[in-house]
Amino acid sequence: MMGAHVGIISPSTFFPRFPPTSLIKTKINTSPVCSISMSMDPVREWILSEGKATKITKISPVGGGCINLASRYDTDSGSFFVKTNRSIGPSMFEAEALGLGAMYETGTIRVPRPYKVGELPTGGSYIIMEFIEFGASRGNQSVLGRKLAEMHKAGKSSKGFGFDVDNTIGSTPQINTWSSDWIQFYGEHRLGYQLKLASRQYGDSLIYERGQRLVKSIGKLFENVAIEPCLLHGDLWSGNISSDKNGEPVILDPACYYGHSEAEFGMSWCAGFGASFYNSYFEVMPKQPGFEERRDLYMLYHYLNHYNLFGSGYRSSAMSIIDDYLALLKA
Ligand SMILES: Nc1ncnc2c1ncn2[C@@H]1O[C@H](COP(=O)(O)OP(=O)(O)OP(=O)(O)O)[C@@H](O)[C@H]1O
Repeated sequence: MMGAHVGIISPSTFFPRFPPTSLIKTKINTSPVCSISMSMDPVREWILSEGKATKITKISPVGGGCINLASRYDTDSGSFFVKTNRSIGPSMFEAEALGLGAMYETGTIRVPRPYKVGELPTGGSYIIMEFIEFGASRGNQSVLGRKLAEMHKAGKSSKGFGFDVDNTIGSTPQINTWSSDWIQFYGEHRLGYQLKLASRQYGDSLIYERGQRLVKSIGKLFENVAIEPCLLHGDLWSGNISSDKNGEPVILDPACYYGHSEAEFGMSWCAGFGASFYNSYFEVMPKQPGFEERRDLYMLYHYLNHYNLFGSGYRSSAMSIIDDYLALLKA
C-alpha cells in the first residue's frame, strides 16, 4: 500500500479536499484585505482556497491533546480540524498526514482525511484535516476489531517493514528504515532503539544488557510464522480510538508503519479491547501460531517507551517482561 501510494503523494499536498481540482493551481483571493491576512495565515488561506470555503464562520479550541494546539474551523463549506505547533517544523505533521493518508486509502476503518501540512510564518507548523463529529459512545468493539483487521489486510507494502518517513511514538522518535526482515526490524528499530535510549538517558545498563540479550533470542518466538508487512496504526490505545455520530469506529493520531499485525496490540494494556473485539479481528485476520507467546514482546516496546517518556514507574513492567522471556527462551 505504502509503496504504491505514498511515493506519489507530495507531503505538501496530501489529499486535496476535492480531488478533481487538486491539479488545478489554486486561485487565491487577492483583494487587498485578504492578501495581507492570508499571507500571514496559511491555514486560513488554504481553507479559503483549496478548502472551497468563502468564509470562516467560527474558530473554536478543541481540548484533549497534549502536544499540539487543536482548533475547529467552521466554514460555509463544512468544518476543518487544525492542529498547530509553534515550536517545531512540519516533519511531525507530515508523518502524521502520511500515516492518516495511508490508512484512509485502505477504505476500511474511518480516519480523518488529511488535507494540508505546512509551515507557519512565525515558526512552527500546522496540519489541516477533515473534522469528524464524534459520537457519545466508544463505538462497537466488534466492528472496531473487524475494521482494524480489514485495514491490516488491505494495507500491504512492497518495500517490506518500515515506512517512508520516521515518525514519533508519543514524543519519542520512531525509526522506520525499510527492512525485509521483521525480526531484525523489531529488534533494532523498536526494542533496540528504546533500550539505547534508556541506557543513554538513565544510565540503565542493566535493562540495556538484558534487553539486548533478549533481542538476540527473539527469533525463537517466530518459528513457523509467516510475517507479512501490514499497515499498522502503531499507537492504538483508548485515547486514539473514538466513534463518529453514526457509531462507526474512528482511529486518530497514528504512528503508522508496516509491521507484523500482532504488534498493533502492543498498547492493548491501555486500550480495553474485549473478547468481541478479538473474535471479530481474528475472523478476518486469523490468529497465528504462538500469538499468546508474543503478546508481551509487543507490549515491551511500549512499556520501554513509557519508561523513557515518563520515568521509572514503568521500568519494573519492562524489566519483568524481559526477565520472563530470558527464562522462557533460556537466553
Ligand atoms: N479529525 C478530528 N476531528 C475532530 N476532532 C478531532 C480530530 N482529531 C482529533 N480530534 C480531537 O482533538 C483532540 C486533540 O487531538 P490529538 O490527540 O490528535 O492532539 P495531539 O496534541 O496531536 O496529540 P496527543 O494526544 O498525542 O497530545 C483529540 O483528543 C480529539 O478529541
